[in-house]
Amino acid sequence: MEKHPSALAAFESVLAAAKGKKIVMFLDYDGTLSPIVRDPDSAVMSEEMRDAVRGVAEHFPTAIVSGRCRDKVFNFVKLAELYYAGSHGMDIKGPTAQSKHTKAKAGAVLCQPARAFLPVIEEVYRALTASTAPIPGATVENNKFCLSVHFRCVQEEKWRALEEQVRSVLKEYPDLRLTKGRKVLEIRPSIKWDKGNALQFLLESLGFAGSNSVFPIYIGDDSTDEDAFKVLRNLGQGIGILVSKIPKETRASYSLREPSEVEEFLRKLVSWSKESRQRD
Ligand SMILES: O=P(O)(O)OC[C@H]1O[C@H](O[C@H]2O[C@H](CO)[C@@H](O)[C@H](O)[C@H]2O)[C@H](O)[C@@H](O)[C@@H]1O
Repeated sequence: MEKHPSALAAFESVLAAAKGKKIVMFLDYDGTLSPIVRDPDSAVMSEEMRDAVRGVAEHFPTAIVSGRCRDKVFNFVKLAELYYAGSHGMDIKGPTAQSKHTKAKAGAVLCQPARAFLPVIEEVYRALTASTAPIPGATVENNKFCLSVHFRCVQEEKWRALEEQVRSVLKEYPDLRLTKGRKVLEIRPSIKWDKGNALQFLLESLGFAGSNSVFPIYIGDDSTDEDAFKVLRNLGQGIGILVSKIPKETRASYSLREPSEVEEFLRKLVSWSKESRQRD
């Protein structure tokens, strides 16, 4: 991790870079706030992590940016004061509770750039569920504007057959594209919209378009989070933090090893913010 030092060990450098700027926090869900588990429906978040995220949201505007469908990730996180960007950022909603960080109407849906794809996603969900059924352990998750075909519980010898099956269904749908995550094949509309666009959209919604006084921090563990890390690099603002135990090619600047370190980082940020409020 030489090139991507620990965000905990380098905490003072992070603070120095953020000095005098408004922090905006972006958090991926699976593998970042909750540990990776075999059953996607059991990827719950601990009470301690919820408490840490709640603390962060009291101090900084905070968004969850996930590949999951928005309702599902909300049901895991259960914090009404956050922004939620589900379906890899293709479904963005503001806080449902009144929040001091937004002037928008509570709970307003802010952006759904792939609305036109809803019927086709439903159709492909049914087709993939049927065509992957003979492969033991394969499951298809409907994430509203995108789909996930999970193979964590599939025997390794069957992975190739599963991918071929998925690709053969997708041949009929040239407007959809396939990307790969952590033991998951992700199918989504071929529109130019990803977690990076969601990050930019949220910064604009919060009134930070073209501002030099904002410091976005994006924490994520998966390949789709790289789109957000790239946006931060291009903007030359804020930092990306990759959650990984092993060194990886990434556009993030820092790393954290696992969700427990994410929690520690969030708590340190809150303590620092409380102390600086007392000093001011
Ligand atoms: O953007 P994210 O919030 O990280 O979502 C990416 C995918 O996360 C989930 O799958 C991953 O986590 C599961 C639970 O730990 C694990 O079983 C699976 O193998 C991982 O790929 C989610 O279920 C997918 O729909 C998301 O696309």
